[in-house]
Amino acid sequence: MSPRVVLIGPPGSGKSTVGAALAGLLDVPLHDTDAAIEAAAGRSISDIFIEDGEPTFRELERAEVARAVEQEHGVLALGGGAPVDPLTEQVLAGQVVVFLDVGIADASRRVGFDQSRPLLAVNPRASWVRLMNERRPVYERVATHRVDTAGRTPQAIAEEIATLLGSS
Ligand SMILES: Nc1ncnc2c1ncn2[C@@H]1O[C@H](COP(=O)(O)OP(=O)(O)OP(=O)(O)O)[C@@H](O)[C@H]1O
Ligand SMILES: O=C(O)C1=C[C@@H](O)[C@@H](O)[C@H](O)C1
Ligand SMILES: [Mg+2]
Repeated sequence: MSPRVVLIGPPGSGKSTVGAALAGLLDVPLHDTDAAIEAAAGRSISDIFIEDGEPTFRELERAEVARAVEQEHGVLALGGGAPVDPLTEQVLAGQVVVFLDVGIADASRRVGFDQSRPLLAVNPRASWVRLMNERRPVYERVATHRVDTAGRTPQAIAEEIATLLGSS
């Protein structure tokens, strides 16, 4: 069993929010790897970063994405940095992967850059832009579809993806 669709994109692109709307439209479960990692660890991602370091988080994430791609059958929302891992990129090959594209203006409005995102804790806007510049080639390479989310509601974006999947 594998997911119907995998959502990737930077923080604030709406993977979790659009994922929930899309799961509702398709009547399938949403599985969010960030939430699964937090539930399994009994700690927030922010605490995992602080207490164990980013490399430990990335190992947990790599294992969780590989498990989810094997076992989940609904909408799979990944953490923002997940596709950057080369093994994860291999695991995603052959999946339907949608890149939720967004610019700094919309991401900033949506996220407000609170302290829950450890990589954006210092100079959040500049850090977001740097991450997005580094990752955009990866997101574009890994994705089978790209959807522009700027100025659109999660429901409208979910409907576009459902149409892409041929199920609406
Ligand atoms: N298309 C949208 N329009 C307006 N607000 C949105 C949209 N998509 C998401 N949001 C809001 O932006 C915030 C971040 O969304 P979400 O948590 O889904 O992003 P994410 O891509 O999962 O981020 P992360 O990588 O940090 O998990 C939420 O408050 C959500 O309600
Ligand atoms: O962009 C990133 O690297 C991250 C995004 C979040 O989804 C979490 O996976 C974590 O905060 C790291
Ligand atoms: Mg999320």
